[in-house]
Amino acid sequence: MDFEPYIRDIENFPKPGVVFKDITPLLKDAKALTAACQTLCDMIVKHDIDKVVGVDSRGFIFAPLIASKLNAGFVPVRKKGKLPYTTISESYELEYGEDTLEIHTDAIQKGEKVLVHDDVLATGGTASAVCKLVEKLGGEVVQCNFLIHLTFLNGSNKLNGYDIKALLEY
Ligand SMILES: O=P(O)(O)OC[C@H]1O[C@H](OP(=O)(O)OP(=O)(O)O)[C@H](O)[C@@H]1O
Ligand SMILES: Nc1ncnc2[nH]cnc12
Repeated sequence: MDFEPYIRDIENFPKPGVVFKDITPLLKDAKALTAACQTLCDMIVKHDIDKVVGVDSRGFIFAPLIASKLNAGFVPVRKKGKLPYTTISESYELEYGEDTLEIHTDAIQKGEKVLVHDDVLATGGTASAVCKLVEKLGGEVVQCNFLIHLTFLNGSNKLNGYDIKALLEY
């Protein structure tokens, strides 16, 4: 399925100069939503995934769906101050700002195989911080998968050595 017609460009959001990739047209279409989820799962070569890590907040849309299909657990990585139990954190820069991400210290066991999922790979700051959090807990990042990879922002440079997959590249 061609997912491109379901992605809407919004210019100057959330800041001047940014072209925001809006995935809500894809989400509201039943066929596109189901096909996108299936294709994200099909891109995973190794199917022995223990945990799917989704990134606050748009990463939470598909990550639990993927986890359920793979019989894996879902782990939320959240923006600072949102997780209730003991956490570790990583600060990072993204296309239009900076922030801190956190994960629960008991979310991943040593040696577990982890799929990192988010909707968009832009500058790679977010995904790189998530990989660091997973590895600090002893997890192995098997793949980072995204709906959209904005290749012109060179995010893959921050994810050297990781298997990066996306439904759409711009
Ligand atoms: O590759 P990067 O430059 O780091 O950018 C990618 C990140 O930016 C967006 O999240 P955002 O922080 O806007 O939060 P949201 O999901 O809550 O909208 C997107 O969902 C990714 O998580
Ligand atoms: N251009 C963009 N569109 C949507 N999400 C993003 N996250 C970072 N950059 C983005």
